[in-house]
Amino acid sequence: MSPRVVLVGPPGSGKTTVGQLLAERLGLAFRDTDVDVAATAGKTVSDIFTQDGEPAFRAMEEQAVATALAEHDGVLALGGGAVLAERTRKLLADHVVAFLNVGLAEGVRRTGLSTARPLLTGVNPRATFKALLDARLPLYREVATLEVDTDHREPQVVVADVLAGLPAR
Ligand SMILES: Nc1ncnc2c1ncn2[C@@H]1O[C@H](COP(=O)(O)OP(=O)(O)OP(=O)(O)O)[C@@H](O)[C@H]1O
Ligand SMILES: O=C(O)C1=C[C@@H](O)[C@@H](O)[C@H](O)C1
Ligand SMILES: [Mg+2]
Repeated sequence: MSPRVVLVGPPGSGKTTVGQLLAERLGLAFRDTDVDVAATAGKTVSDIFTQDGEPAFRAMEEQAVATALAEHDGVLALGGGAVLAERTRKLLADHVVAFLNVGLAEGVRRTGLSTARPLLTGVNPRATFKALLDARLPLYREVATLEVDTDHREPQVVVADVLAGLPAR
């Protein structure tokens, strides 16, 4: 069993939003590894970061991703930093992976609407977001079989692009 498509990308790229719409269009279940980690830990992702630290979160995330890749046959959204784990990147080599890209300005604007992103709550979210994009863009591209721009594009338009890029089944 394998997810029909795995979504990766920076915070605010729309993995959750687009993933839910995409799953509806495909008539498949949607799963999000951030939700899985929070359920396993019994607390929010923000609380895991604050109380247990980022390394603890990353270890839980790596396990949650491996489990979901093995179990889920619908649409799977990974956490924004999941590709940092080498094991995860290796596992993704066997899957259909869509990279939802978002530019710096739009990413900062979208994530600024929420306080639920522990990595982006510091004094300079723009600088943090830029550093995150610089470090991760090569990793998203390494695992992706398809890249879709989301800047100034409605979620439904992004969904249509992902659908058009999926291999026939
Ligand atoms: N294509 C889009 N156009 C405009 N707004 C969008 C688009 N995609 C997502 N958004 C908005 O951006 C915000 C973040 O989206 P979402 O939570 O889906 O991102 P995410 O990639 O799942 O982030 P995270 O990695 O933090 O889980 C939400 O308010 C959502 O409505
Ligand atoms: O980009 C990141 O590193 C993160 C993104 C979110 O999906 C969560 O997994 C968490 O807030 C960390
Ligand atoms: Mg999300």
